[in-house]
Amino acid sequence: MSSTAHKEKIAVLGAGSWGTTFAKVLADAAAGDAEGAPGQIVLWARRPEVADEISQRHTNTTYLDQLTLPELITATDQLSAAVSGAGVVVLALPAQSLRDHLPEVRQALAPGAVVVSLIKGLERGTHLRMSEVIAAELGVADDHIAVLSGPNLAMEIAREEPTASVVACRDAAVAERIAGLCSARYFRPYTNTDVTGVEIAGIVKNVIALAVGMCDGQQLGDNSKASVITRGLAETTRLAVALGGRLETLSGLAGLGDLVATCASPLSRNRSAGRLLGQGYSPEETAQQMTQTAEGIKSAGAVLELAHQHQVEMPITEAVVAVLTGKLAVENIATLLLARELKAEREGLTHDR
Ligand SMILES: NC(=O)C1=CN([C@@H]2O[C@H](COP(=O)(O)OP(=O)(O)OC[C@H]3O[C@@H](n4cnc5c(N)ncnc54)[C@H](O)[C@@H]3O)[C@@H](O)[C@H]2O)C=CC1
Ligand SMILES: O=C(CO)COP(=O)(O)O
Repeated sequence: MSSTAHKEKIAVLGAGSWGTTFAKVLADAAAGDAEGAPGQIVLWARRPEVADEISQRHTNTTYLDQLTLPELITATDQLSAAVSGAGVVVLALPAQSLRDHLPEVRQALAPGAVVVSLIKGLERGTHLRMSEVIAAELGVADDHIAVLSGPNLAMEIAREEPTASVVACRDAAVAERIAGLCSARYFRPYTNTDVTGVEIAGIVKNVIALAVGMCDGQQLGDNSKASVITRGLAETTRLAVALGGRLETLSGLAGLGDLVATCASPLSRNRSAGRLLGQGYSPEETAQQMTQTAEGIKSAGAVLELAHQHQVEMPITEAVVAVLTGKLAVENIATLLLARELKAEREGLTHDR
């Protein structure tokens, strides 16, 4: 019998930049932890040629250049084969396509499996967070659904540059178990039970990064961008708190940490998309130029609708949506991004203002 035969299998669905990188984190964590380590890490790639490349050459050149992946990682283009028998199923697909795949996941899901979302988007039409979509489609209880979010630019992590992150689950013991599975030399997960706050932080920072990118494209300086980041955090906090999230989550790694990383980094797809918009490309031209997922483009409208439902003011999100829908010329964004009636700085951090 192989020494790994009794060990857990982890499935990672989505072999894009983050799914592949996170599989590497899990494998590197396993290499440093002989006891509780998984015996198999199986990536599901939609395209068979990507799955073949990962299994045979241990690379995923479409997303991670020539980086060599640990041999513990294998890949398949058969979703049910990836999910079947896995004790942990990690989801790293674009937000708007997740629901389409969940019926097949449900068919193959092992009883008691924990489902972990890495996704930073809000579903259009329903305004549901990914943990809510997962609960509805898989019929899994909240204490078996976790989310992971933080300042986690995939390419930096793939190069093993150290970072921290947050694993949130309503059940603290489940969050700790998932944190244990992904705790690697260069990846430090903290735990939290505030799933709503962690998810909202990850979703809205993409919209704020679009705004910062627009400022960049308009050649505005660091004062403007720092102002947008800071007021962006304030409006994200208002929404999170209105939905039941905790204030302190937003000043942590999943909130401030991820916002700063995304808005500052040339690696961010959302900031890059915003920059193109700021340079005057149309939303359609911008979408054509993006080869990877920039969730903020699709989530922004849904975030604004959710905010309206809860009477939360989100002026930066509103300005981003106005540019994306062609209602605002990007040259006018600078004044609108920070346009609100005069008030004290601390006012407006919670939804009842
Ligand atoms: N790349 C990063 O640095 C990070 C990304 N995330 C989040 O992870 C999620 C996934 O993003 P990435 O891996 O970066 O995106 P990506 O664009 O690099 O890869 C997306 C993957 O999903 C697949 N895909 C696209 N449409 C699909 C569909 N309709 N059905 C099934 N598969 C489909 C693609 O083939 C690809 O394998 C997003 O929500 C993103 O916000 C979170 C943290 C870091
Ligand atoms: O979520 C991320 C960093 O934490 C990645 O940001 P982008 O999707 O903008 O590249």
